[in-house]
Amino acid sequence: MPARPLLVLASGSPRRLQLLNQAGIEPDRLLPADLDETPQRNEHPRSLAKRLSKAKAESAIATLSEMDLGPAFVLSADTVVSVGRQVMPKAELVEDAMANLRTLSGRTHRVYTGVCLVGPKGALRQRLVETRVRFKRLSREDIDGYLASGEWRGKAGGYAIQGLAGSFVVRMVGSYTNVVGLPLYETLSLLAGEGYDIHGRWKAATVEAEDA
Ligand SMILES: Cc1cn([C@H]2C[C@H](O)[C@@H](COP(=O)(O)OP(=O)(O)OP(=O)(O)O)O2)c(=O)[nH]c1=O
Repeated sequence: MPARPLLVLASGSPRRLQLLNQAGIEPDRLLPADLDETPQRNEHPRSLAKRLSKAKAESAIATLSEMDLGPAFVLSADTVVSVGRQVMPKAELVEDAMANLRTLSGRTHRVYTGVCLVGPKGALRQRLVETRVRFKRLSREDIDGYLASGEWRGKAGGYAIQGLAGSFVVRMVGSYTNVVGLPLYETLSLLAGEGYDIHGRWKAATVEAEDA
């Protein structure tokens, strides 16, 4: 019997790996891409998320072609937070995080995740998922405390809904897993559409759990 194609997650994000694991899927390899994520002039946040998710998959495929591992599913994603057309930068410095939190305070913003899957035969499929999130008005103490926590580091928009900032959310419309970085419903439907045996993986996981 030919070996089943590998599943490669083209990501260095621990959140994306956790989300996939939550859905019962264990990638065989992680191949993070190192890309320039700067938006192009007048690029809509939605287009940016789509473009970068595709670029991450393509970068992983270029690396894979040098590794001779046989056919593979390659999955990637990119998350962008925006207020209107304005992209909130990924927070690397405390100043970025503070500016982001001040902008998001008391307002509704959008979180877009582009998901890209390249199947073992080379077919490329994409999804773009949007979630609307409204934050409460943040007090000075909220912002200072949150900055001190460090949870903003490396996160799109300078916050992580799965942590302390979950308490800032007044209202959310759309997928929660999309905000964390990988919309599970859309990701699993992409995988299933390309013939990835999701339920076979679940059954294998159940047997392992029973044996434990
Ligand atoms: C808004 C939000 C983002 N994030 C994270 C998810 C992503 O890791 C990050 C968005 O940046 P991305 O550029 O999408 O991803 P990344 O560089 O961290 O990982 P990779 O490109 O290797 O896949 O922000 C949260 O964890 N929680 C949130 O609530």
